[in-house]
Amino acid sequence: MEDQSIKLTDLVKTYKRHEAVKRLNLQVNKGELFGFLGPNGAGKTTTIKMLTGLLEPTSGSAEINGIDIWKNPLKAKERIAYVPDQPNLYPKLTGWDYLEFVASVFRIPKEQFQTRANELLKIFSLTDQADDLIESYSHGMKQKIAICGALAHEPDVLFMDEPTVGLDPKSARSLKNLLRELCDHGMTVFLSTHILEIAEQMCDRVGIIFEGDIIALGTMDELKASGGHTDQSLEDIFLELTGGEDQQAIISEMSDHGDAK
Ligand SMILES: Nc1ncnc2c1ncn2[C@@H]1O[C@H](COP(=O)(O)OP(=O)(O)OP(=O)(O)O)[C@@H](O)[C@H]1O
Repeated sequence: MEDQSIKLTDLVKTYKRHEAVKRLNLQVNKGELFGFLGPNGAGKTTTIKMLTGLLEPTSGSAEINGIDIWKNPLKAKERIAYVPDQPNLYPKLTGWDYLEFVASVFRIPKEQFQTRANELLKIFSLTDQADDLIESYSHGMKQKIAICGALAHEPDVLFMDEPTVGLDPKSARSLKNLLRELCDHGMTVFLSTHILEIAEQMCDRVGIIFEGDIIALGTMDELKASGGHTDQSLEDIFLELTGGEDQQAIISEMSDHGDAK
């Protein structure tokens, strides 16, 4: 179907003998804001790296707008952007130089770039620091300039790993509003997060990955309905599905033992 932006077919990644991602099948439609959730080590980053052409799948395929990113990487990569949780930036460039560098890679016309870059810097309150070296930026500022760089070339599909970690509440709100607006205009977002509230508030659909398998997929309403408890929060559903509730019981038991001493 032509409105599928991201398509994973039987996608597998095995590290030595450990199957980190097990035959994932998933489609994300154009304009969707998709949240990819899972506990530590579930396979989120491994999946995102396969989808962005950074890690070769053991088998299966990953397509962006119908283009296999491993068979036709340049064509697929023109249409995507990726913001990792620890962005790898050039410390000796200023924020503006970095954005210009991104613009040159994607051959964005100068005027178009300048308008876009200024808008993005303003949204993330970075205008006054645009001429400072990136090495002087705080973690959150680095995160924000990486997001500006990712959005500079107006990608069709944006991948983000833990996008709001390190951002102050104002910047996190700006990012949420911006992503929503960009998706409403047709961009597709695939984000991984541990912050379930963010997924609950922002995402059109979420997928929960556990031990390399997608164990739940749907809108918030669908996930709640599948559990049979419409008053459950995403956190309740997540803990129930990923076994976190058992751990909670052990923690409570340990603290009870502590009290008894
Ligand atoms: N380079 C690697 N070599 C061997 N095993 C790896 C490698 N990278 C990841 N793994 C393993 O693959 C599994 C999935 O890891 P991955 O980083 O994709 O998880 P994640 O869901 O992103 O976790 P987190 O939320 O902690 O970032 C884990 O068991 C991890 O130990």
